Amino acid sequence: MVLADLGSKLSVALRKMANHTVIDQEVLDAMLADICKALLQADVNVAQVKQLRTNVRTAVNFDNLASGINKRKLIESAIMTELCSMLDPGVKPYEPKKKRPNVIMFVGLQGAGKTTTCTKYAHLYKRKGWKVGLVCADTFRAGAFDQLKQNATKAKIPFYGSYTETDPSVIAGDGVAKFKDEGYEIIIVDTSGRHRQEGALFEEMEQIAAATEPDDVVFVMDSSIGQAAHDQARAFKEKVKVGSCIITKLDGHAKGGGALSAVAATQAPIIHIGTGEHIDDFEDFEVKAFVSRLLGKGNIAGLMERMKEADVDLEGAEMMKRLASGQWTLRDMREQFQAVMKMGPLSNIMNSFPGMQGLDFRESSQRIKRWMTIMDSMTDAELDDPKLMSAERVLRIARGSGYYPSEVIELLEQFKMMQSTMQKTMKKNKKLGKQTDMRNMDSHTVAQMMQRMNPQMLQHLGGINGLDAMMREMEKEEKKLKDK
Ligand SMILES: Nc1nc2c(ncn2[C@@H]2O[C@H](COP(=O)(O)OP(=O)(O)OP(=O)(O)O)[C@@H](O)[C@H]2O)c(=O)[nH]1
Repeated sequence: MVLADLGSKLSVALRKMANHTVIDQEVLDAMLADICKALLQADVNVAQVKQLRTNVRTAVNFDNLASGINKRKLIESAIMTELCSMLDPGVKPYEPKKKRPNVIMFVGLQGAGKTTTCTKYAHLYKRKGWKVGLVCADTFRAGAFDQLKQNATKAKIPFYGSYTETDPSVIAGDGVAKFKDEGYEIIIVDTSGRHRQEGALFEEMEQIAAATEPDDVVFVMDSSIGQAAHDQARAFKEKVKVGSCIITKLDGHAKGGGALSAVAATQAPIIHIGTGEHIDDFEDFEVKAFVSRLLGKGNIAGLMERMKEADVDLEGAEMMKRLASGQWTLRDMREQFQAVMKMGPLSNIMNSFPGMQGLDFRESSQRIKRWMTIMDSMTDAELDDPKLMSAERVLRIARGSGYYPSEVIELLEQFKMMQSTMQKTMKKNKKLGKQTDMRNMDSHTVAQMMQRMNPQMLQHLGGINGLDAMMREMEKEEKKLKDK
């Protein structure tokens, strides 16, 4: 990920404070110098970096500090506040409303990733149960309609466009009217881009906006454009009512800071970030969680909220009941996987853990998807009674799912491992009189499962100790959620 480098430099700078027994102005200045250097190297706007330094110095005034105050914590929180305010224009983004049409117009330069982002955005809302349609109002780039059509068809999203009409505002107006008539809730209008901010592009954007009266205008910006991002963002903002931003290609090798800091020029909040070419490579953007991740802190609170939203049975009350009576089956495992997948791409989930940023979970996601497909080829009896599994059945399931028998066996092994680790934990906890859930499995058991998902995971978490700390943090957050 683009910002992994910036993130690690920032957290190294903060961690350096631990080497000093006394935190004074000299230590603060040295740390600020490292932080500012890292931000500038990541293309963050110079004026904003200067502002950050001044504000942190003001917030941490050593002459007026009460005795006994934890200076390290104070400095960390001042940096966090400043990084957040840099990315937060203090305006709430438009929130689409259910059971009425919400017209969302996408704008941006050519190649910024508008068309791809429109489909990702559509897919996200479709997954949440909204009725979504896509309108292609790009008549400038040959093949734009075909691209949108192809993306939309793949994601099973209705689309509207024309090969013959040359006026994009007519297509946009007609498409929006059609989807409105048909009761669509999210109507996305993809507009054309140009290589530069030129008059023709802006004129066309204004005409499309007039024809569609969008509820929100989303400015799509490529994260690799560096310092130029600031002027580009401002130029768009001056011409159309940009209400929110999406930064794309944060998975690439560019530095990313330019686009992120350009948000200040639009005074419009970032709502999502694009982290790859695939439709699921799309993440919600929440400033505090993003900065926490950047500083290597993870976002356990956000993760717990998402688990709750997706109805993930964390305590596994039902599952544990079945397990206790020796009934934990492949069907239960499939349900658990399904619940996790409902929370979004695995990389988004795993990146919420402290220390997990920058790991590639694509392979783990693919493995889980593969297992789900394999389980779809099993009969009800097999799902409910894994003991039925025989060589002939494995061959039939492999043929039915289109995978190799070795892959079916890999799934069965994973199932056995999960079943036996859970049963062991159950027994141990029963002895101790504790209730069993995912979080009071011992760290070694969870570590074993994590290693299976992605061998680098444990190392990134800081070994068993890091895992212990993460489990404790999850417990705390869940308690907070329950107390709410
Ligand atoms: N790696 C990566 N590639 C992306 C991302 N978003 C878009 N792309 C790629 O960027 C290229 C341009 O994307 P498009 O969606 O065609 O760009 P556009 O802004 O619609 O372009 P015009 O229609 O010409 O204005 C494509 O190859 C996309 O696959 C992203 O988040 N990460």
